[in-house]
Amino acid sequence: MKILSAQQIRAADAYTIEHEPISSVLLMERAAMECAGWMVHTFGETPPPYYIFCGMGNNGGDGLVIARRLQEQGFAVQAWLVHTADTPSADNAANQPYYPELQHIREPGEFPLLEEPGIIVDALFGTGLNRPVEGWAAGVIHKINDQRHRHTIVSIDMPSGMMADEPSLHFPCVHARYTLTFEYYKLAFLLPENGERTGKTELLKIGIHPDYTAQVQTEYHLTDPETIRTIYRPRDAFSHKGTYGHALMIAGSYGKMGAAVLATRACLRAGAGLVTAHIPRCGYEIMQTAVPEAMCDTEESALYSAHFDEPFRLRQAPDYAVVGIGPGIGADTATAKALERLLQAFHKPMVLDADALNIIGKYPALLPQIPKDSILTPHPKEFERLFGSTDNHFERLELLTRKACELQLYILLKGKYSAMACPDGAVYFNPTGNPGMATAGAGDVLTGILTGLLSQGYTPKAALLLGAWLHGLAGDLAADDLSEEALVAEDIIHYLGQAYLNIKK
Ligand SMILES: NC(=O)C1=CN([C@@H]2O[C@H](COP(=O)(O)OP(=O)(O)OC[C@H]3O[C@@H](n4cnc5c(N)ncnc54)[C@H](OP(=O)(O)O)[C@@H]3O)[C@@H](O)[C@H]2O)[C@@H](O)CC1
Ligand SMILES: Nc1ncnc2c1ncn2[C@@H]1O[C@H](COP(=O)(O)OP(=O)(O)O)[C@@H](O)[C@H]1O
Ligand SMILES: [K+]
Repeated sequence: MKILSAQQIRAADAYTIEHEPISSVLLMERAAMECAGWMVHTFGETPPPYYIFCGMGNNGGDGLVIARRLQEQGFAVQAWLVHTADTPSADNAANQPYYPELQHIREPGEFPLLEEPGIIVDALFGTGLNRPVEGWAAGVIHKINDQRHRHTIVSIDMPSGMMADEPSLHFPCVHARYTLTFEYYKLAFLLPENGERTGKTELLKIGIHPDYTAQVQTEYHLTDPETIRTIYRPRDAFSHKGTYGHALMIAGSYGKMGAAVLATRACLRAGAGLVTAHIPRCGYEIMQTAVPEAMCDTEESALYSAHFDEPFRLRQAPDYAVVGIGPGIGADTATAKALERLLQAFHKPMVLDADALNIIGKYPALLPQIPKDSILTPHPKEFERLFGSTDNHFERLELLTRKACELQLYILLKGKYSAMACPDGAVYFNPTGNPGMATAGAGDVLTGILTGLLSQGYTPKAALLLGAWLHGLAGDLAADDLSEEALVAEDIIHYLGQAYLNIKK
């Protein structure tokens, strides 16, 4: 699903108006009707009162239509026009006469007392916002936010005060419980700095012309079930374990064998044909007991350079379909040396996570040695160690994209809506997953899944999009049954099968 800029969204509206064709006032009617429908569906037939705050632009116009529609259906509605400009937009003005009970706010002192707990509809500003809201209009936003513990705030299209494609963290902005956004997700919603203010996002289709969406170019995408279904490849009936590759998982150290077990198990569950776990000897029994399906390749303590110096193993490494490296390996000098040797010996796309990334952060000369098209999966702290810090999440996204292009790597920056930057500059956001996955080892499972998918012959891009989706979906299915709080990393592996079945539906 494409993510468009505010400017592209305006062009989409204009294209629809011209080519459907439809008048802009009717397009507004359609958008507002979707919002009113969502509210009736969500808040029921006997909801608390609706308090609707409208600005002077088309976002305010939506608010006026929502007010009329809800009132026509017999709901208790009060609506205010907040005079943030001298003149309303044409479609805003056209709708005012159809809601004669409209009240007016021309200064903050006129903000009403909302006694009965209700639903505040925020239709002050949408994608037309082009600067921070200041003065008394900012005061209105603060007054709305002051009410947020007594009332449910629903923002129309965008929380008022937020910019769609620029940083606006320090601007006055409505803190919504729900944001009903039209046709496309806005980039701002997908960045952590805006998460709290956006609340739960609901995408409402308002009939934007499909030809516009099909031809418009954008670097930003949100992965959706349709994309995932086209990536997923059913197994060939005559296939055998050799078809699905032999993966090498380099993970674990004394006290961190859990990371190795989780990554190895997830690699198998994701569908690798064979998996060898490269672990320290102290973890041999643990691994053989916990994951009997895996083979073990052990050494004296943790990883150390001598291991990769051995001609036998140097010859062996390239024979694996894929290598996953990092979970729990530690970041001491000997391990760093071992990683360097591995990078010299293995030239196919690999998966690098956790301590492998921390080592590279310490020795940046290793970065250009990573095989082209490999997948890096840093969490925000690891990302910062690798590439430095930024002032805001828009800048971080830019840095992520630039590094993926420069280094010709796939980089997955973890979080809610993990951002996956590709070597061609495209960025995909993953929508599956939940806060229950903020638990030790969830990232090790992701490393295992990605390694398992590469092992089966998925291209790095396909493995990345499918792997992130499956990982989050398995977490969602686990949380549905077990709660977010009680979810542990092992559950994600356990529900991976359900996640596969779900995408085949
Ligand atoms: N087009 C369509 O067919 C459809 C559009 N739809 C709806 O339209 C919304 C976009 O509407 P919009 O473009 O009128 O802008 P909107 O967000 O209402 O208001 C901003 C206005 O205020 C102004 N302004 C900007 N910043 C400011 C500030 N800080 N403080 C004070 N004023 C400020 C700025 O004017 P300026 O002052 O810059 O001249 C601008 O005109 C969109 O989000 C969706 O809800 C739907 O109905 C679907 C069909
Ligand atoms: N709030 C959240 N919503 C969605 N996914 C999340 C959330 N919190 C964490 N995750 C996912 O869980 C994983 C956590 O990885 P990581 O921080 O590396 O954990 P660990 O190092 O303990 O294995 C990432 O894939 C991340 O995207
Ligand atoms: K709004």
